[in-house]
Amino acid sequence: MSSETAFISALRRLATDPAARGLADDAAVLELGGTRLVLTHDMVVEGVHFLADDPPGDVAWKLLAVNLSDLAAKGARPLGALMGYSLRGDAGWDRAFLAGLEEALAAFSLPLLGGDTVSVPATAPRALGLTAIGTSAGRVPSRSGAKAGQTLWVSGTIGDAGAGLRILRDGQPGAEALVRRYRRPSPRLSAGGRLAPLVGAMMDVSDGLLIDAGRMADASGVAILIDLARMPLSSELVEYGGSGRAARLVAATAGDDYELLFSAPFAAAQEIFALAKELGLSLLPIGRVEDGSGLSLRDGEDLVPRPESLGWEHR
Ligand SMILES: Nc1ncnc2c1ncn2[C@@H]1O[C@H](COP(=O)(O)OP(=O)(O)O)[C@@H](O)[C@H]1O
Ligand SMILES: Cc1ncc(C[n+]2csc(CCOP(=O)(O)OP(=O)(O)O)c2C)c(N)n1
Ligand SMILES: [Mg+2]
Ligand SMILES: [Mg+2]
Ligand SMILES: [Mg+2]
Repeated sequence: MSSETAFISALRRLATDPAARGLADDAAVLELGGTRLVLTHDMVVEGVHFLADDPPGDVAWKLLAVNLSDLAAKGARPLGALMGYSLRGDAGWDRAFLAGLEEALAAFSLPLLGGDTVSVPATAPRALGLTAIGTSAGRVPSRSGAKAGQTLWVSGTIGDAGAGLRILRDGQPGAEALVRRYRRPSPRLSAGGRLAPLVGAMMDVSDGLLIDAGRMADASGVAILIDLARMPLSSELVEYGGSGRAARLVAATAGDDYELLFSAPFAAAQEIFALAKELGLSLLPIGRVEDGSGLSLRDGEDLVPRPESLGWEHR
């Protein structure tokens, strides 16, 4: 058993409580006497999620942001967090991390409630974990609520963080804005909270637009069609890598976007556009939900074969 998908499938047998949502959602949802707790846990690991020479404060930001992104996708309001930290005998790194953590906790108004601290060998990569706890007063959208006839939407722009990582890896010049999107993702908390009552399905895009849309299709028992030509790209990304089909496929499979992907009935479109305007965040239709199964792609009028890899999977 060497893949994330296979391991999570094997875990499903152990996670039969309805709060676990079949381990097929971004977060668990625990009903507690008329209110709902929304719970999620993500780790970030050196060399896997961040680069060894990324600033420690940015690693703290990322640890919080990737978890808050899962709460955002469920329309939940963050209540607090528990952190798992590994010491590696580098007091300077720890100090810088703490300063960044303080800044990030303040930026997200997130109380730190507890956690655990352990030492790891100096040769081990740093591995940090965070459990984010949120609450929702209303319905908590799942990945499984997409219905044939609905429109597929995405927030923000796609592919920026992936380009930021390539810029850092290659040591090539490129827009600082792309690097920033890799190091300091923005969880879409306000948008998620406002969209929750309007959507069919909602999730965040962490592994790649295409692989995550495929997961929405599978969870919902529908087919999803994405039009690459409608995928929103930032001007910085277009300047860096162009906007042709190859560049769009790279962006759609890179991951690290932490944008919201959601389906909604046609009747909600005006309200969603108005919300985008109010929040100053682009929310754009990129495809549709149909009867059937799986993900299919087009680029304007052309049908596009699915790329071999749709996104990131841990192995
Ligand atoms: N080690 C684990 N133990 C229990 N549940 C897990 C584990 N790893 C992943 N899951 C669950 O599997 C589902 C999918 O996880 P994941 O793909 O990481 O979601 P996300 O991308 O939203 O973080 C979630 O319900 C998550 O809680
Ligand atoms: C150094 C480095 N290499 C590769 C990547 C690309 N990458 C690693 S994990 C990942 C997917 C998101 O991480 P994951 O642990 O799967 O978060 P989740 O899907 O659980 O939210 C991506 C795109 C990266 N972010 N940093
Ligand atoms: Mg998620
Ligand atoms: Mg996860
Ligand atoms: Mg993932």
